[in-house]
Amino acid sequence: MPNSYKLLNGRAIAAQIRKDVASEVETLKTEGWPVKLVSISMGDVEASALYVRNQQKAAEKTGIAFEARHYPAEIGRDELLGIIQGLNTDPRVTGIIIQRPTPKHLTERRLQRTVHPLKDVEGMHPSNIGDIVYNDLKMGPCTAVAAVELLKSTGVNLEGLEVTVIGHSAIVGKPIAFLLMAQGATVTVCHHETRNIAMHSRSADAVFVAVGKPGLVTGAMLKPGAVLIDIGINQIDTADGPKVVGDADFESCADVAGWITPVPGGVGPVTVATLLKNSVTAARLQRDHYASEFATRTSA
Ligand SMILES: NC(=O)C1=CN([C@@H]2O[C@H](COP(=O)(O)OP(=O)(O)OC[C@H]3O[C@@H](n4cnc5c(N)ncnc54)[C@H](OP(=O)(O)O)[C@@H]3O)[C@@H](O)[C@H]2O)C=CC1
Ligand SMILES: Nc1nc(=O)c2c([nH]1)NC[C@@H]1CN(c3ccc(C(=O)N[C@@H](CCC(=O)O)C(=O)O)cc3)C=[N+]21
Repeated sequence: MPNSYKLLNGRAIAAQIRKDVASEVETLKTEGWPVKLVSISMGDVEASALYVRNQQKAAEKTGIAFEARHYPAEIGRDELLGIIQGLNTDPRVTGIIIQRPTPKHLTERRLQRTVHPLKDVEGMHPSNIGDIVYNDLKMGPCTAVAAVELLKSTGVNLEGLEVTVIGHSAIVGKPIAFLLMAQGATVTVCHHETRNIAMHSRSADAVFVAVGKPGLVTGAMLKPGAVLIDIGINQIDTADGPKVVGDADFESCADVAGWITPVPGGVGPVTVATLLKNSVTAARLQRDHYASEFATRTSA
């Protein structure tokens, strides 16, 4: 008998988040704080181009102004750092996102820590990413937050849940592990040195995969009824043209899993919506910061 898996609908969750964002954007505007997000990408990377297009569309739907800046891969480090610093001090810009991957001569971390923490809508400035250890989340890394939201949407109790995370990047895998630990899950993290990933994934109630390798997780690697959150977004060429697929072999996994995220339509749209939610938070934090600065100065 075929397994009756349940599909986790990322598009529906994203639409709900966008609805809340749109009303907050409107309120902030009436308070003199229009939300504006600036995206910076370098070189030609199809994966980030797709993300930027989707950010632009979603931002427009919620009333957030969006400016996509694109620079050649050869741009000098000091020039780019100067551009970011200019955006930090521009009061019209309330959020900045640096698209990955970055060219080799521009280390990602250097760029991330140049973005002002109050405009860091991806939560990757060291002071923001560091706060995740204390479970103090103002602006959490979008993909990690989105992936955990999808798990929560199943209604499963996270306390004591056995979870395996495959992939341990600073932007996705590691923050997922911290978010889950804070909710009481027991977390195992696998990476390219892990000897037997299947052993870990098969004993998990929920599996997160964020590696960038299509077909990495198969049904044989899952416990029956497990939740599978597929974060991978890989563009592959097929006989019918280019296609976006995740890191899981959907057919075999759907046979075994209890819940599964589709790609497209799973984590991706929720990531974009979370970025917009963080953009609202950033604008609110700047408004509050400005108000308290102003109060201090006028009372002095
Ligand atoms: N849905 C969304 O919104 C988003 C999707 N993505 C997608 O998620 C995937 C991962 O992205 P990202 O974290 O940025 O990628 P990175 O390349 O930064 O990290 C990949 C991770 O996978 C690990 N890894 C590599 N090979 C294996 C293997 N054979 N088995 C187990 N682990 C392995 C690496 O470990 P090690 O370092 O030890 O080699 C590393 O921790 C990509 O497909 C990306 O497009 C990314 C961001 C957002
Ligand atoms: N600093 C940074 N942060 C990122 O989070 C980041 C990045 N750089 N660079 C590129 C990758 C990739 N990524 C995507 C997120 C959502 C979709 C997305 O919206 N996907 C939709 C649509 C897919 C389609 O249109 O076919 C979906 O999965 O349904 C795609 C890709 C974020 N990344």
